[in-house]
Amino acid sequence: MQIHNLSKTPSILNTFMSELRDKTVQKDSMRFRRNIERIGEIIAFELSKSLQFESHRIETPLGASETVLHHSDIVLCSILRAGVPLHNGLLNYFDAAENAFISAYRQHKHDPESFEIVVEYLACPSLEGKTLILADPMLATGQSMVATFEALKPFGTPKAIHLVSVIGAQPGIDYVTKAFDADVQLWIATVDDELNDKGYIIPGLGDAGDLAFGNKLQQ
Ligand SMILES: O=P(O)(O)OC[C@H]1O[C@H](OP(=O)(O)OP(=O)(O)O)[C@H](O)[C@@H]1O
Ligand SMILES: O=c1cc[nH]c(=O)[nH]1
Ligand SMILES: [Mg+2]
Repeated sequence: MQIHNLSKTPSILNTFMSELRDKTVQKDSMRFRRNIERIGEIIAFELSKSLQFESHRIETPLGASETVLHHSDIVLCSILRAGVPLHNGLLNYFDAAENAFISAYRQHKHDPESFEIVVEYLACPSLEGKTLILADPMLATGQSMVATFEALKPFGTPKAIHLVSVIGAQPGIDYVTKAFDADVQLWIATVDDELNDKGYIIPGLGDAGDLAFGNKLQQ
């Protein structure tokens, strides 16, 4: 897997990231969602440089302009529920994309430290020969990303796969690297070193779904 860690080059992205992490600023859920969306927009721009482009001739009112435009074969798939603001940010730029949504949540059966990923809702167009962008803001253990990809397999074989995330933990990135082919690309805003015993990214930002949409009752 090819990893593009955008934090390696300091940019305005750091401002949005620090607001997501800051335990006071992140309480403003509208700002929290918008910052994830803004990071989605930045990643969309960076990722777009790796797409296939072809020549187009555009007629202006006064003449003709030659330019290159990317193929519109993108399927944007996000993992509910924290994936929604990231999806919106990517879709702001890839506005012609087809869209897929999948639910994945951690089900704690016996104790708070062990869980399995449950995939339930899935709405997806054909992926055959398309460019799949699979987005989830948090890549912690990596199990949601891998379980989601397994669930998408009956929908066809994409010609290219891009994973998009905001914060990853190194153990989760190692897990995902083993599960995906070498030509899959991961676009990630930053990477933290570790997970705690509940599978949360340290220092991370806390629970992205709850910060974006409010607390939920545990199932
Ligand atoms: O890499 P993993 O260990 O699988 O963890 C990451 C997952 O955890 C979060 O979702 P969560 O299950 O909290 O659901 P939510 O989006 O509904 O809050 C996050 O959005 C990822 O989907
Ligand atoms: O740190 C984490 C890990 C999983 N899900 C989150 O929202 N945060
Ligand atoms: Mg989830």
